[in-house]
Amino acid sequence: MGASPAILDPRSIILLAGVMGVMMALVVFFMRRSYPRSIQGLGEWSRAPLVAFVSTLLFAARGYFPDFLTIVVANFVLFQACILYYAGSQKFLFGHGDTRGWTALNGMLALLLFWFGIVKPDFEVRLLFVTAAVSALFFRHAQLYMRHKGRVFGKRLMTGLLLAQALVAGLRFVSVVAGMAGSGLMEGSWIQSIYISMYSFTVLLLSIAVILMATDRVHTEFEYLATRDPLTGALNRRALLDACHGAFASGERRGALLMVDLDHFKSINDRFGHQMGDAVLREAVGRMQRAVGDKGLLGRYGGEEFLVLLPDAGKAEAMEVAARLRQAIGEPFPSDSPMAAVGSIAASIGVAAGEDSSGRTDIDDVLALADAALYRAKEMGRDRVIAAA
Ligand SMILES: Nc1nc2c(ncn2[C@@H]2O[C@H](COP(=O)(O)OP(=O)(O)OP(=O)(O)O)[C@@H](O)[C@H]2O)c(=O)[nH]1
Repeated sequence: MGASPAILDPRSIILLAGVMGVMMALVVFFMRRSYPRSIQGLGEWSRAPLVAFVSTLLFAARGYFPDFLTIVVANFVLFQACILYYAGSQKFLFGHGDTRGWTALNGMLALLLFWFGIVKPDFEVRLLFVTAAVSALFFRHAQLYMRHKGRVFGKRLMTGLLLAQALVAGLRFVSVVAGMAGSGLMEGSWIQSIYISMYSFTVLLLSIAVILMATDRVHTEFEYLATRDPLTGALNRRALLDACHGAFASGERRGALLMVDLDHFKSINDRFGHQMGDAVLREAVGRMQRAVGDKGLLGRYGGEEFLVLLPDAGKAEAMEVAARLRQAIGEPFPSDSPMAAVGSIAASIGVAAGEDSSGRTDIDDVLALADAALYRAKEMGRDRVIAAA
């Protein structure tokens, strides 16, 4: 073996990495079965450590099995495992991916390794090619996460690991250029030990990062489902009322509520069918969301009735927003829209602000005031904005 004493025996590290990989693959595999199908990438991520395990068996057999298997095939399989991790990330982040370019590169790498492993064996040149390819793939992989917004811990761990792996492979490349390649894979030098140990940690920590990211995604999806109206995507009644309670919790006199009710909605269902009614509801919500913008929150209060919370608005600003909402809802449907036959719709809006409330502001007070104002708007002929008395 090498001149310096073995710090860690590379063969043991390699096997240990493989076994850890298999355990993590099992964890991810079973986790995948209980996760919704919308969480993509788990299939690739559970296969990747298994593929890496096959490569570790081949690497560990260096000196026992033919070089073709322990050099050419082992490296090919290991790089395929790295590509699978990358494919998992592409699917997880974007829902689709393409790794054909990397697989083609792996094919070329295999040819080079065949030449410099079997025909004209040269450990240094092999190491140069392998470390360059690994470093490039891990860096590209890290870039996916660096470009994808999100401050979740799992994503940060993933980015850090990928960059660290790219860096270690890059440094190993530099060490070869600097004439410190060493004599072979199983050499126990510190530089080779670090290079190989990094793989073991990466296999383990990558799976942990994957589990953290997937769990966070499930949490976000469930939270979304629990707070949204499934038809329109607006907040549901409970989520909006929670927000209202928060906004008016401390007797706050700032803030306003708009109670919006679409006019004669029943006749749309009666004339054009329930599906058309659903489409009109979705369109109305889209228009309201755009009109409210980031000034407030829109929720479906029930049927064709919606509630808008403007936490920072006074009465005057709330009246302006209500006028904009009414106008946006009343815009005729374009002639090429599926709702063109409906022509246009209208809405009645009741507006109440914290300042309207007598004494200490209470959400129930403001709601009752907005509801009463809406009732008056309907009574006065609909298609109008009425402020609480
Ligand atoms: N298509 C569809 N219709 C709904 C939905 N939720 C409630 N509705 C309908 O909305 C209509 C509400 O009718 P009404 O309460 O009489 O009110 P309106 O016809 O809008 O009349 P005014 O409010 O008095 O102007 C009913 O026909 C409900 O069936 C929904 O999710 N989809």
